[in-house]
Amino acid sequence: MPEPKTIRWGILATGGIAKAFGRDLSIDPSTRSVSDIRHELVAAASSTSKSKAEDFLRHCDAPTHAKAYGSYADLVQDPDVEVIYIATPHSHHYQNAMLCLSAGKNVLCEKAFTVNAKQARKLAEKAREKNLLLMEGLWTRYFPLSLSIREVIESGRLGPVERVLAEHSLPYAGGFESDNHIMVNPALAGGILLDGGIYSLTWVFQALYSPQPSSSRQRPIVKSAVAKYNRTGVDAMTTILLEFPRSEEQGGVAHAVASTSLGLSNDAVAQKAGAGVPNIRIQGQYGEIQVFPPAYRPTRTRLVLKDGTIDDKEWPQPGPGEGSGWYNGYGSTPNPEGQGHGLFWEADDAGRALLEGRKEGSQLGLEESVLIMEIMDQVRAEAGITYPDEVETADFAIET
Ligand SMILES: NC(=O)C1=CN([C@@H]2O[C@H](COP(=O)(O)OP(=O)(O)OC[C@H]3O[C@@H](n4cnc5c(N)ncnc54)[C@H](OP(=O)(O)O)[C@@H]3O)[C@@H](O)[C@H]2O)C=CC1
Ligand SMILES: O=C1OC[C@@H](O)[C@H](O)[C@H]1O
Repeated sequence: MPEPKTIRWGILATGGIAKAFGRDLSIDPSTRSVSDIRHELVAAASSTSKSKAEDFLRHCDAPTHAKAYGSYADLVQDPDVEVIYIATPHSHHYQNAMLCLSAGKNVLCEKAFTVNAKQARKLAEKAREKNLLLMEGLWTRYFPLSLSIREVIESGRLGPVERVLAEHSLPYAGGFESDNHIMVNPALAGGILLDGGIYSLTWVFQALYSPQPSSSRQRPIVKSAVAKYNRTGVDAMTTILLEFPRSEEQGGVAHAVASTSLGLSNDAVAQKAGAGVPNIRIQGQYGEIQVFPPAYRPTRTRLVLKDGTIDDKEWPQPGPGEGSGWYNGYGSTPNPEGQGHGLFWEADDAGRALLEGRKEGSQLGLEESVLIMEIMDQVRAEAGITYPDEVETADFAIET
């Protein structure tokens, strides 16, 4: 058995999801039957202070030789860092990813990949020019649960998929004390579409787009309805209708509804109700797959077929995890005791890409990330939602 390749990570930013990712890196890969790679957190940077980066490294159980930086620009110059995970707000992904790529670093960037498609295309060009890995960190795509669902779809057990209903919302019915909150601040590219709608679109795309051979994949027709958050004008509830032309062999079209809201989440109710209510339904003539909430980190699926099959599956994330709240943001569900967060699956895919010389994510390539950004651009344009120029720009601040 060859020695596992050690992937040397740098983490850019020290907020909620960065902490969850950093801790996941420290989980022994053998707990998820991974033996070809292992992860090491060798550096972290905070734009606030070096001491914040030091606290972060301690929180993540990083090795004592891991370096703490008080600026992102210093992190990207560290020769020991092989790949950087970007965990800043959406508004900053483009500039941060450009900084990393320009300095010759491979990049795994949190969702939503960028603020608009133009930025995503420019990042893809830069990564190609520099021959570097560039991957959107859409973690759910890399879960064994998602891989298994795509296998069921490709096996034809449902028949050609005709409809997908995908819902992901957050429980902010009470509103926000401050207009600067990351979820509603236009300067941080707030709004539910880029934060939560991306998951609804992910489920639609991984059911109707990615399973198609690349030669048959076609852009969907898109219509949308948006309700705004009055105080800042970002989107508070968004519903997207998509019509996908199916392959020539399958014929016809497939429909999808991708919905998302800042305040209408029924995830907790569905979870308490035991069998509960699925928030993702992938339907064909022979039956459907149901995925239970939360859509970003589901652990339960049900396959229901017209021949009488009912197949319930649990997909706990391998651990050990601390069970004490999986990150500090948004009042989300804690990961249960003994489970990891599940961000290690995308980290493994990035690591494997470095091992194989692959330059994109295996489950979400750049063409698809750009297309999804284009759809979100269209939805925002139809609703008249724009972010400040410095957030929408595709000029790289440091180059200019
Ligand atoms: N995959 C998932 O499940 C999740 C993904 N996310 C995504 O991760 C990203 C970050 O979200 P999250 O960790 O919750 O956010 P947080 O607010 O918790 O952390 C963001 C971090 O970014 C850095 N930062 C740099 N500039 C700014 C700025 N102007 N305002 C605020 N923060 C800044 C800060 O770190 P520092 O001071 O160290 O520089 C801050 O701690 C978003 O893109 C979000 O969509 C979020 C939650 C879950
Ligand atoms: O990516 C995310 O997943 C969980 C949500 O609660 C959070 O808002 C979002 O950023």
